[in-house]
Amino acid sequence: MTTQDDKKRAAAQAAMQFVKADTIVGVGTGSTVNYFIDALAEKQDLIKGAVSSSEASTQRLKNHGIEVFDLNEVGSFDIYVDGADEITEHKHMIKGGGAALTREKIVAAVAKTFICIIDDTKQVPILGKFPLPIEVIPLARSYVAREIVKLGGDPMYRQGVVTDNGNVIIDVFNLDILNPPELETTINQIVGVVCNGIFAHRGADIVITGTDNGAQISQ
Ligand SMILES: O=C[C@H](O)[C@H](O)[C@H](O)COP(=O)(O)O
Repeated sequence: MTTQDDKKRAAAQAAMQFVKADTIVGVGTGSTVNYFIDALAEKQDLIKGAVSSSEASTQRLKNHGIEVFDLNEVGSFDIYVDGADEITEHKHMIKGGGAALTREKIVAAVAKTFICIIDDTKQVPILGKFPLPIEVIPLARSYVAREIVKLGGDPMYRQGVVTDNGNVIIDVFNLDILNPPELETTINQIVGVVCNGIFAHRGADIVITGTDNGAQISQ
């Protein structure tokens, strides 16, 4: 039987075909990306190094001996490989289940190509079943939550979580996200919001899905 972990691993290993020699690779965060980091480690002599979207991924890359560059030290680079919590056929995503959304969105913005690696449970017709993570300045937590209620969502403070940037996470339940780019913009305009987990203005370019029949690539 193919497990969810087998599917994540298959998607991550398939992403290696897009890694070019002598380049810097953008690396996301999460359990699927961890398989990608492990695959990258086996070919680390091929690449210059990585830019990372979280302290957790940085640590895993360094443990493998892969050099991690500061994003400010590098120009643009070819690929950013990351997972998702949900993705539609339009390649719009919800991300941030692991609280890394802000740095992920920044690193993704710099990359030429966003390669999303998922198992097939992440495919959805409409975003919103997975609660939408929003990174918020701590002082603004209650205010942002009240503004989210006005938009029709049910906000819940993610207790005990502090992001790599020193902020907090609000998860928003019960949203049917019919127009992801519009809601992404609307939420970003609430004062105190650092970033929200809708990745629609910069969606994925290539999606690699682990399935019962191996990895399938859509571009
Ligand atoms: O903040 C976390 C990231 O957005 C992850 O890429 C996302 O949560 C998917 O993680 P996983 O591969 O563990 O399901």
